Amino acid sequence: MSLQSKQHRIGVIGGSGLQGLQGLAHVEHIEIKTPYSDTPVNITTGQLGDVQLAFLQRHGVGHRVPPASINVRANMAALKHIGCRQVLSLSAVGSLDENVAPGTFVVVDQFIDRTIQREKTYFGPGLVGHVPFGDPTCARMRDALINVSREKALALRISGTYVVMEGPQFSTRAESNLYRQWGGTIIGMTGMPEAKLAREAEMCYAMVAMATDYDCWFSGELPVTASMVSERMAKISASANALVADAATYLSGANGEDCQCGCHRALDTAIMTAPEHRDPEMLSRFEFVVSRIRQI
Ligand SMILES: CSC[C@H]1O[C@H](OP(=O)(O)O)[C@H](O)[C@@H]1O
Ligand SMILES: Nc1ncnc2[nH]cnc12
Repeated sequence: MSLQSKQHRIGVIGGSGLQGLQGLAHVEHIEIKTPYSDTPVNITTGQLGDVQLAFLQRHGVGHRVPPASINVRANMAALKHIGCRQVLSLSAVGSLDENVAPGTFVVVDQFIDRTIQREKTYFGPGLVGHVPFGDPTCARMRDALINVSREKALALRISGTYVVMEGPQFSTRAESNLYRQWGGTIIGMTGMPEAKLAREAEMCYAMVAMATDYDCWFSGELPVTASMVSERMAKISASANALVADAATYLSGANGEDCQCGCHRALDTAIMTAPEHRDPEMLSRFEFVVSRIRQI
């Protein structure tokens, strides 16, 4: 990698709703090889005003990768490796709350992780660690997103709990009602393990969830279908793109500074394994993501 590619960037992860970013200058398509995958991670880099962005499409070009097969470890490792210190993630979600109508943007502040078959950590045998996760998204990024969304007069919910289901099938009505009782605001398939791995990678992470449907619990509303999600997203993707552009500009002001909530120092208190017992192979893989790992 050239030195230039190590400059500070804002990472943006697009999903069903955002296939690419409009208005980028100096666009480059790069492939990043990581220790967490045999295949490289495809990232589009570019400049929006003075801001360096790195865009990653989590389902791949043409939406080929289903939620449970996304190699999130490789994706987050690649973003961190090329200099992303803040990651803004977008997700199309179902609403579990009557007052969160389709078209609403939700700044996620909590998750309930119901996924079961995904690689969720950079730690493991030979390098045991536990990062704090009571507040899974970055408060500094959330504030910025709320301010920008208000300026743009978007239909906005400033907090919400995202239930992450395994999929790929949508929920049953009984499940949907259960998640409502649990206090879920919205439901999707991709918020985890992104947020967990961002924390382990010491990056700030925030998610804007865009409600596309009422899942299947709301009598009188049609139960969700994939076509419904695509149609709704087509209507709001321009707003999503504009939100990302303004938020990136806003966030870039502080991109070089560690955030107050501790995202950039999450490993300070995490590692349990005694230094002399740490597995060299695990350390060397982790070093790709967090270059200071051997100093902790
Ligand atoms: C197309 S409906 C289900 C699909 O949409 C959401 O994708 P993303 O989070 O990447 O925007 C949802 O999480 C599912 O993956
Ligand atoms: N109702 C829903 N359930 C899961 N993922 C979704 N993505 C968009 N709508 C969804």
